[in-house]
Amino acid sequence: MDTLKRYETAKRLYQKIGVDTEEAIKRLDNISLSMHCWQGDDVTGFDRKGPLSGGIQATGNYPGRARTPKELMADIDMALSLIPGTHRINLHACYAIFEEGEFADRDQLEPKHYKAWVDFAKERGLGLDFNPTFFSHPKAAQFTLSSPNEEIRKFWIDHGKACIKISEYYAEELNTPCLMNIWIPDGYKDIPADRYSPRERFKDSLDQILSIDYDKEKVLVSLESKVFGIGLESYTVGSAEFCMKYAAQKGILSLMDNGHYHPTEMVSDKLSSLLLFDQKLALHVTRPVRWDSDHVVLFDDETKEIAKEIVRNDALDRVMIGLDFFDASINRISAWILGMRNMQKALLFALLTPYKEFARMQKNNELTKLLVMQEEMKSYPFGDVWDYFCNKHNVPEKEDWFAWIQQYETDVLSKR
Ligand SMILES: C[C@H](O)[C@H](O)[C@@H](O)C(=O)CO
Ligand SMILES: [Mn+2]
Repeated sequence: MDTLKRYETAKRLYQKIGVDTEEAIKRLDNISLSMHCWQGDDVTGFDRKGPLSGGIQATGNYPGRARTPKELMADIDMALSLIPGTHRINLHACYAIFEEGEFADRDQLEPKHYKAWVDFAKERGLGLDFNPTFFSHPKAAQFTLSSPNEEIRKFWIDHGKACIKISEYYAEELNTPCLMNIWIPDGYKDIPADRYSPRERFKDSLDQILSIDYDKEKVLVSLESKVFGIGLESYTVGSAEFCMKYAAQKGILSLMDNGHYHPTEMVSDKLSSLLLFDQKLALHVTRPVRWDSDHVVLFDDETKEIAKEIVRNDALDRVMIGLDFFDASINRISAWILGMRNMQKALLFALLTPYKEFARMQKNNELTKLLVMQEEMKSYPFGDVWDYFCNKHNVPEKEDWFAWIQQYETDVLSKR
């Protein structure tokens, strides 16, 4: 059966339970995800040759890593051509692009070092998001914004300030607000004697960064917490409590990365609490396998549950959804496409759920019926609506996109 016929049958089945597939598709059309540039090159960046630090790891040695801005941009283009819809690109400061012979250290970065990215985004109608890079640098050996060394701390404060200005430049040039996310890896491997002072210094550093004059409509600053990192197992300065309290007090956004909590803690369960208090919040959707391993996002239970929370709380315009994973053991472009398409699938799955009716069942204590319906929904013809959505956006349906990647691997990646 062709895509349209399958879709028409699915549409009727969903209609019977009060779900309007046309409306769901229209809403999905308007959702832009922020695709992280760092999947394409194992978080290497262009400003330094050094190893990835900060307690994160990109493991694997699959051939074809993007080594230059030109290669990374070509790979992003390839990925976007196989993902339905229009999205955003999330850059890290370490992806600065310098002229031949030029160099600026992180505290000296300027908008001009990202002009090529702005041109890239403009030509494709994309928005840009941004992150200061507080790792993979000789001055980020253990501490950055919480450093007891005032010279080092100032260096990173200046980096944060520079990044706000760069974010403002993106927003102005591209006419869409830029989310600027702050994450620091600072912490201790073993039990510290003083947990308070590093957090006190971190707080002061953030205050200094945010004290600069910037347009808060254009630059949305967020703060990402973390429970532990590799080599930082006992204490992280930017803990969940610190970051949420700080964000609430200063009126910035909280960013939750679902790899940054204890294994039985679920970000899906946290969203409603934040939505009750915050106008906006941000997410890094990832897949932690036993630790913050940053595996490719799947169409799995937690991703679906996160999407459901966003949709049924009517928060699609309040939750900024970004992805954050970096798998170097598989074709990197496939990783992007899978992760992005899976997040979109999860959102579509949520949009195709009669959540108002389900909420009514919960309120009326019809809990058996609710469980039955939630389970039966799993075998509704969701895939037929997804295929129709892909078809409508002129991207391959089902696994057909993978043949394009295999060809690209033969023609381009294998020659790197
Ligand atoms: C590269 C990212 O900024 C980084 O992954 C951060 O967001 C994080 O999640 C660290 O664990
Ligand atoms: Mn993250």
